[in-house]
Amino acid sequence: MNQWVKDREKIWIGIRRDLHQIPEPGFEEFKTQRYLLNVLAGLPQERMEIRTWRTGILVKITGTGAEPRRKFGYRADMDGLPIEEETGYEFRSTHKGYMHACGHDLHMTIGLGIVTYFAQSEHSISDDLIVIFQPAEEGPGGALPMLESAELADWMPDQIVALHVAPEYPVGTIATRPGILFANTSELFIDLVGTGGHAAYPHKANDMVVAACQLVGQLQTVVARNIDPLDSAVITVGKIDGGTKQNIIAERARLEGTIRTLSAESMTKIKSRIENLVSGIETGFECRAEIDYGANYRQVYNEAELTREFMGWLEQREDVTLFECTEAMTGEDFGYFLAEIPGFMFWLGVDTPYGLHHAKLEPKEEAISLAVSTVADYLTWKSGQPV
Ligand SMILES: CC(=O)N[C@@H](CCC[C@H](N)C(=O)O)C(=O)O
Repeated sequence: MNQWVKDREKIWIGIRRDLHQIPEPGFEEFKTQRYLLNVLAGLPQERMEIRTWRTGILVKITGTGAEPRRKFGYRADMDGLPIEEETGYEFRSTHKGYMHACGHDLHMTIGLGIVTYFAQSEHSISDDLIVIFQPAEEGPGGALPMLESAELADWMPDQIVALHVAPEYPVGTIATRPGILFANTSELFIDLVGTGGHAAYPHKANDMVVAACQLVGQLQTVVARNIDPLDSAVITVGKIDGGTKQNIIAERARLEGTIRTLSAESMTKIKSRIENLVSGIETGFECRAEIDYGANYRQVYNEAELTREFMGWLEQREDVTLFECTEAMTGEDFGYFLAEIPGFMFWLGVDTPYGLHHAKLEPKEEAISLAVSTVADYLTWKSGQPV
C-alpha cells in the first residue's frame, strides 16, 4: 500500500466519522458540503480550483504536464438515507431518522483522500484531475443535472472512475467486470383513491387497503411470469401507506417501490404490465389510480477496454485481491456519467454482516486507505500512459 496514504489512516477515519454523523437527504447536503469545503480549504491551494454546484462540489487539480492534458475524474456521492441508525457507533448519526447506510460517507472520504494526495507538490500528476462530489444519488438523482451543468461543462473528464462499498467482500477485495455492473432502475409510486367509511359498513365504502394488498400480490407475478428467466429483473415494494385509523376504511393507499432490469426492453415490458394490472385494479375496485415512475437511472456499464486494463493493473498489487463479479441489481446514477464518459465503477470490500441500506451497516474503515492508495496509484500510473 502507498505509505503516504497509510501513514494518514487516522485522518481519513476521522473524516469518515465526522461525515457519518451528518447524513442528509438528496439536494439537502448543506452541512456535508460545508464540511467538505472546510477540509478542502485546509489543503495546499497552488494547483487546486473549487466550484460548487447546488449542494455538490467540483475540485480540479491542475496537472503538471504540458498542454493539452487529459482530465481524469473520480466521482463520490454525498446523500444519506431515511433510516434510523442501529449501529453501536459512538459517532452515530446526529440527524434523527437519517443514516449513511450506503457508504457515501466512505466514498466522500476517499474522494477527499485523493484530492489531499494530489494537492501535495511531491505527488504531481501530469494530467488534470477532477474530483466530483455529487448530491442526491439515492434520489432524485444528481448525476444527470450535474452532467448538464455549466460548472462541469469545461471540466468534463475524459475518463472517470467511481467505487461503491461492498459489505460482502473482505477488506482488500476489489470486484468489478467489463460491461454491465449495475441494473437499469425506475422508481415506482402508485396512488389509489377509493371511498372511505366506517369499518363496520364495508358495503358503503371502497377499501384501498384491500386494493393495495391485491396489487402488491399481483405485482409479484410480473417478473415471475412475464420476464425471460435468463434476463434478470426485480420489482420491490418497499413502502405501503394507507388509511388513518384501525376502525376507518381507507380512502387512500400509496405503494412506493422500485423496478430493476438488466435490459432496457424488460424495463419497458414491466412498466406496460404494471399499467395493465393497475388498470385492472381500477376496474375491479372501482377506484382511481395514478402511477408515477419518479427517477429512472441508466445501467452502470463499464467500458470494456479500460476495465480490463484496470483489472490487469490490479493483478500486480499485493494489497488487493481482484474478483471478477457478476452484475448486481443495485442502481446508481453514475450510469449517466458512464453513458457520456469512458470509465468504470468497482466494488470495494468493507466486510460487514449487514447489507447496504441496513440500519446496522458498519463498513470496516481500513478499506478507506486501501481505496485512496489504489485509486491514487492507478491515476498516477494511468497519467503516465500514452493517450
Ligand atoms: C447502490 C444503491 O443502493 N443505489 C440505490 C439507487 C436508488 C435508485 C432509485 N432511488 C430507486 O430506488 O430506484 C439502489 O437502491 O440501488
